[in-house]
Amino acid sequence: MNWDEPTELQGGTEQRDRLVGSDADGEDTAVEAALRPKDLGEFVGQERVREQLDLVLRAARARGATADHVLLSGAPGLGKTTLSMIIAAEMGAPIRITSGPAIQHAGDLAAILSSLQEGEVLFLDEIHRMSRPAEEMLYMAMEDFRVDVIVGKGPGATAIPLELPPFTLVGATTRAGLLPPPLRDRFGFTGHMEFYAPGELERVIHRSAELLDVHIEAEGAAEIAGRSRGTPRIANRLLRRVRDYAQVKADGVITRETAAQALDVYEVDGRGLDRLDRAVLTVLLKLFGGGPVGLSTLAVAVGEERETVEEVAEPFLVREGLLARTPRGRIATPAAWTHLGLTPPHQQAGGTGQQGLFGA
Ligand SMILES: Nc1ncnc2c1ncn2[C@@H]1O[C@H](COP(=O)(O)OP(=O)(O)OP(=O)(O)O)[C@@H](O)[C@H]1O
Repeated sequence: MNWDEPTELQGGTEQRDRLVGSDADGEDTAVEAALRPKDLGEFVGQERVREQLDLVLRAARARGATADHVLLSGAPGLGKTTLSMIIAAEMGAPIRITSGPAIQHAGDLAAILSSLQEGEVLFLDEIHRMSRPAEEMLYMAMEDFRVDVIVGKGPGATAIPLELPPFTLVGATTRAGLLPPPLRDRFGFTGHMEFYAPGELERVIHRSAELLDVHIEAEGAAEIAGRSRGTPRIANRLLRRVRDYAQVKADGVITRETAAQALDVYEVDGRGLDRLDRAVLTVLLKLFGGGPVGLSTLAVAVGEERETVEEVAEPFLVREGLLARTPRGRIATPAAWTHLGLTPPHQQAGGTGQQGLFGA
């Protein structure tokens, strides 16, 4: 990808054609179905959510009841869709998948709800992006398994109550804080998905490699895991690119060297930063001495839109402790200098730089 060309933001926060973007691209969607764990036992990591969910589902099964509504929050690609499918499988129930943006009118939701079977799991991705009328209809549906369908308009409009079969709503959101409290309160269980530790990602990679029939050494998996930004979707995507490289340039076996060489070719560095991330840091360090610098200035210097820098590059740089957002602008942390192999100005002869900011 050429970062000099204007880029279009998709899905509001991520570019889908970025190798380290955490939203699903077309190829991911095709391959992900084959790589999804089918039950809680196969689901790697997220110990707390898994354990709590296991109890909720076992108890519901023992009572012969439909499971309580479940809210899953966390960044894209951490396994929310996968978990919703596992919930349906563990309950022996069918699953219907839709998303907040797809439900713009209350009528859209009424149509879905009224066609659910008893016990069915309704997965509502990006639940925070549903329209307000649909959201209000959902309150009653979740609590009383009933909706009021409005027929007609104006003074002659009448509400016809419609009974619904008991169902389990699994809502997924990247922004739990954006959910109105009345909606949040109607979930019986909320699971917060964390980023994965490198060891957990290694297990995801080994499992996927086996399913894709790829030979990978432990150190190769560790190399990919370290560059996967704590996200299984990215780990699986990098694995596929490294597999291509190993097939063409080596004997098909993924070793630490092959993985590192391949990911260098794809410009994903040892810590998972890609070209855009590094461009932001390089400009911040080399042109502005580590900051503080305003977002707009930084974006112009990188040759990118403000939103691209703010929503695509910054969240990961902040999470990695390489960049900080301050009221005075963006500043690089000492770790950023080290990562790019540069010397902070206060360590250079006669430099001043960030001494006051980081006290080092
Ligand atoms: N815990 C896990 N163990 C193994 N594989 C996982 C795990 N979590 C996610 N994956 C894999 O990562 C990919 C993305 O997962 P999934 O689609 O469930 O993420 P998501 O959180 O729903 O993302 P989005 O919010 O973008 O829809 C899938 O291929 C899935 O197999």
